[in-house]
Amino acid sequence: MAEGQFAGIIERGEETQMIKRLIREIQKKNAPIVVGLDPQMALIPQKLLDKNYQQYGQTLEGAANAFWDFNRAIIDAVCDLIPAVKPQSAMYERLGLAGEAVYHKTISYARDKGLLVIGDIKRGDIGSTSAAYADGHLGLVTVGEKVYAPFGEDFATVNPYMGTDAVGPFVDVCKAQDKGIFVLVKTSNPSSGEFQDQILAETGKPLYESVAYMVEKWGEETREDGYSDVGAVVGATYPRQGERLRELMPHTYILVPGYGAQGGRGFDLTHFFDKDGLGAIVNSSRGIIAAYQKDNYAGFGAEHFAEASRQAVLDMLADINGALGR
Ligand SMILES: O=C(O)c1cc(=O)[nH]c(=O)n1[C@@H]1O[C@H](COP(=O)(O)O)[C@@H](O)[C@H]1O
Repeated sequence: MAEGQFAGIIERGEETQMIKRLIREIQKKNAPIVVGLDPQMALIPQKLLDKNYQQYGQTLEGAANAFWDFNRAIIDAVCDLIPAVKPQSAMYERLGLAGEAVYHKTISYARDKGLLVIGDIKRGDIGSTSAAYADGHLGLVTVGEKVYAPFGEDFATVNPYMGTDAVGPFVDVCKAQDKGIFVLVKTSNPSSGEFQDQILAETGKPLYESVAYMVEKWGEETREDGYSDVGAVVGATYPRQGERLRELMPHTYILVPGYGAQGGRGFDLTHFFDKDGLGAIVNSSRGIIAAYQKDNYAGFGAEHFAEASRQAVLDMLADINGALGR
């Protein structure tokens, strides 16, 4: 193991593909879901904030340490139920260096608890810049005679709208380090259609279908059999498009955000999955981590926010597995 790389407790086993490790964990836990670790001040119980303000003052460091306490409690409460977490880097970047340090600590802690980590970084730039993002998040960086895995995620989300130059360096790192990516294809947000749904004169089809075609192509060299290490992001809020994209991308695992807080429900999602009940992993962030603020879970109270998150995971699993008939 390279120096600075996290130990993690998920064994590599026989698998040389990251996606196979994810599938193994999904099957082991019967849980095609991922919990998004997207902490924000308004979601953190006041007691946790106060405790950290007392220790660090009302500083970025105080806020970041409250995020850390929050994340750790949620990871502890749900890690036996789920295969992976997806920390959203923006929520940590908002707090500057102190936030970045907690992003890093969260990744390390989740991996030590046996979880795979999808770094939601949505990067993509000219080739040399993308290579730097890919090395920092998924790859290795050599300093003199030492080698480091700076952030150490297992997967990252990638924005492909600068083309192959933007995605290629991530694919190279996936091949070299057995890592994976999820490439934005049809996003969950209300205005995703402004550009993504534009019909191209050349194909007569929406732009996101061209991206889907490219995702299959980018994945080819990372594929042994079955799914490739290059996945796609398709929003739960667009079930009809999800069904079409499942057909168009037979070798592409789909990360499905938009469940819960954005309105996605289990019965909308069945067509994102393949005939074996694989092929998709559904994310919920606020719906899980801020469950204690919702009426259904109010009984837990802010003191027991992590238990409320656990119950919300169990309910999400029942909803999705129920819709899939298992
Ligand atoms: O790549 C993503 O994860 C993503 C893509 C997308 O199309 N829509 C989307 O909501 N996301 C992310 O998924 C998470 C959704 O959060 P909730 O709406 O709170 O469940 C956020 O971290 C978003 O940045």
